[in-house]
Amino acid sequence: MGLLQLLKSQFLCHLILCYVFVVSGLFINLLQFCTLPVWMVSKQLARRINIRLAYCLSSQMVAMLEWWSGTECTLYTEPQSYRFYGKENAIVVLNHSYDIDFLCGWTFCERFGVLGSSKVLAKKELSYVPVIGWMWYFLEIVFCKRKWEEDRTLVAQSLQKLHDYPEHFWFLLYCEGTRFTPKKHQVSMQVAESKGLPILKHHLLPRTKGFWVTVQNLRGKAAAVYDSTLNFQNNEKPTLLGVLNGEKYHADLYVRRIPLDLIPEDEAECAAWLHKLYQEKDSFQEQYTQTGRFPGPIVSPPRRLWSLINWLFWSCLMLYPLGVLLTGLISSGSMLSIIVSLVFCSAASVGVRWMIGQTEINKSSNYGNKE
Ligand SMILES: CCCCC/C=C\C/C=C\CCCCCCCC(=O)SCCNC(=O)CCNC(=O)[C@H](O)C(C)(C)COP(=O)(O)OP(=O)(O)OC[C@H]1O[C@@H](n2cnc3c(N)ncnc32)[C@H](O)[C@@H]1OP(=O)(O)O
Ligand SMILES: CCCCCCCCCCCCCCCCCC(=O)OC[C@@H](O)COP(=O)(O)O
Repeated sequence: MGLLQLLKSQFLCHLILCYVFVVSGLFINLLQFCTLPVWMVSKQLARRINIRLAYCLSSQMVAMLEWWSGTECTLYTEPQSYRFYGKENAIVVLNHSYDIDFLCGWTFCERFGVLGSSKVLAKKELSYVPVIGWMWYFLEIVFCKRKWEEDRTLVAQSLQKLHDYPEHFWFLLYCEGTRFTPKKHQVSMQVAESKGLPILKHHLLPRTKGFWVTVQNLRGKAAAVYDSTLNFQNNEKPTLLGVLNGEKYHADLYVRRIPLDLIPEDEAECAAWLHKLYQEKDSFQEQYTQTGRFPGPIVSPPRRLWSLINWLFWSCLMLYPLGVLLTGLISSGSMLSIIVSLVFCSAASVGVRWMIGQTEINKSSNYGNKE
């Protein structure tokens, strides 16, 4: 193991990274809160400010993936589709099988310049996660309870509000509704059988209602669906803790651009269309398992310096007061202050560990465990 790699795996480094992320995150949340009066004067200005503030936060995690762990993200797509990426609104449909699939998604958002404005249909529980969840509240992320009776109006209303959104955004939809586990796969395949649908090997059966309501409510605003299939080379099973440890992963993403006009308006036809899409995605995953690559040419955008510059900026801004505080603490020689600080640090570490736990599939919810 090289010296740099050894350094990256040290707990103290992780503490410093997490400190910068959480304290700058809370500061950004506070700035977002301060934009509330701006909403009353100019909604579009408040939105634009929030997009930039969200970028400051999400791109720190992207920088950790791209620059700290050095993870390589390769894009397979057709060049004629590539020219639209980042220049239009789109609905992104992605498989949900990895702890860090959302982070790989963010990386591509960053490279195409839509990171600050990117959105997702997320489970309500995530809105309570400090820093990221609170940031999403100001970013008009669409939350659902995964209870269709309540979601059908809530989700539609939130989507309608995006019609006058001032900048290009990608709206992420994990149609599987939950992360892939063998148990959830088994249950969802029972549902597939009972509906006379073909068995999927690499995906859960997609939930069609959220997709239909999203497509219907973003018609006229989003130009296309980006059908995205993610996998990792050499059977890697990436985790956020691994990324924090500086482990390098190799992500491959296959994206097909499908104009929104090609998607049926009728609910049943739209559901059938989505099931067919997942059968195709399943065949791409099978091809990847067999050959180690997706169809289509590789047209990868390079990582950008912006995420690194942003990360260095926040690190300097947050580490300076910490340095002053620690120096004062040590020179004061007060045992009580030192013990109180240690207890505070331990509690903060437990809090961050809980946040990282939100990304771990082995802590996935019970949703989808029974029909
Ligand atoms: C590559 C570029 C990437 C770009 C990235 C861009 C942006 C990034 C931005 C942010 C990144 C942050 C990431 C955060 C991630 C957080 C993601 C989540 O929280 S995922 C969970 C929430 N989202 C969803 O659930 C979306 C999908 N779900 C739906 O659409 C649902 O339909 C619903 C709207 C939520 C409603 O759910 P509900 O359970 O109430 O209803 P359903 O219609 O799903 O259920 C009834 C229906 O399903 C059948 N059924 C029953 N059991 C199962 C089963 N086990 N599997 C499948 N189907 C099942 C049942 O028979 C009913 O069928 P029918 O509809 O025919 O009646
Ligand atoms: C830059 C330095 C960073 C320091 C590290 C600090 C990391 C703290 C990060 C916390 C990030 C929290 C974001 C949570 C996003 C989780 C996305 C996700 O995958 O949600 C799961 C749902 O889709 C489905 O839920 P399940 O039904 O499977 O249950």
